[in-house]
Amino acid sequence: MIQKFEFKRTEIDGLIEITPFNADDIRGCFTKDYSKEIFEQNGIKHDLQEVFYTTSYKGVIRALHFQREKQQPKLVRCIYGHVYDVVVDLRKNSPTFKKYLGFDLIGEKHNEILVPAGCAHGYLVLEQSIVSYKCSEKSYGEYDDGILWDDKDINVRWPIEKVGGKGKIILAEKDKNLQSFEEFIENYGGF
Ligand SMILES: Cc1cn([C@H]2C[C@H](O)[C@@H](COP(=O)(O)OP(=O)(O)O[C@H]3O[C@@H](C)C(=O)[C@@H](O)[C@H]3O)O2)c(=O)[nH]c1=O
Repeated sequence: MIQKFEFKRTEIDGLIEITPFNADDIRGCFTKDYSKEIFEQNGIKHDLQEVFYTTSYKGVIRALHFQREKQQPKLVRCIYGHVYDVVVDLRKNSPTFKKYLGFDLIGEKHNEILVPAGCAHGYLVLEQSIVSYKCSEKSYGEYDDGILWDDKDINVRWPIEKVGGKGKIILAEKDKNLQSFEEFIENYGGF
């Protein structure tokens, strides 16, 4: 079966859910998840600067991250496994400011999302997973920042019951010490 690229705009401006090109055959499958030309034909400018991958155990939460300066648009795909992926709009003039959308990114489905600048991003790992990032801005460690995954104002409904509950969540020390949304507003007033 052949699946062509499909681009689905979401309620959050610039956040796009993408079904990539995929061809299955008796050997397995061939997937093309980025094409500068096809993206541009669909009105999306995304010039790659860097690509990286994270491998995570079930129960890991990496969230909710952004760069304070030089925000990093990123095309995110779970290439193996299954994650519940969350994007939060932090652009103060956006009609969806403070809203989040969640997506099941599943290796076997090949689906991916384009996260625009000005949004925080993170995910809960539902099965051991590898996630790829194709970024149109460089990573700058000095601007690395984020908001707590369980912030009360953003109130993401993480499906933690699927990993055995809160006691099973694996968090990096740095992610336990992130600011709240309220502190983010005090510090930056939004993007
Ligand atoms: C992102 C990045 C990390 N690193 C280093 C820093 C650290 O020692 C190690 C792991 O990085 P982190 O702990 O920041 O990785 P992680 O917490 O997985 O950060 C990622 O989270 C998801 C949700 C995102 O959206 C990404 O943009 C990114 O923020 O790799 C680089 O050297 N270059 C890079 O480009």
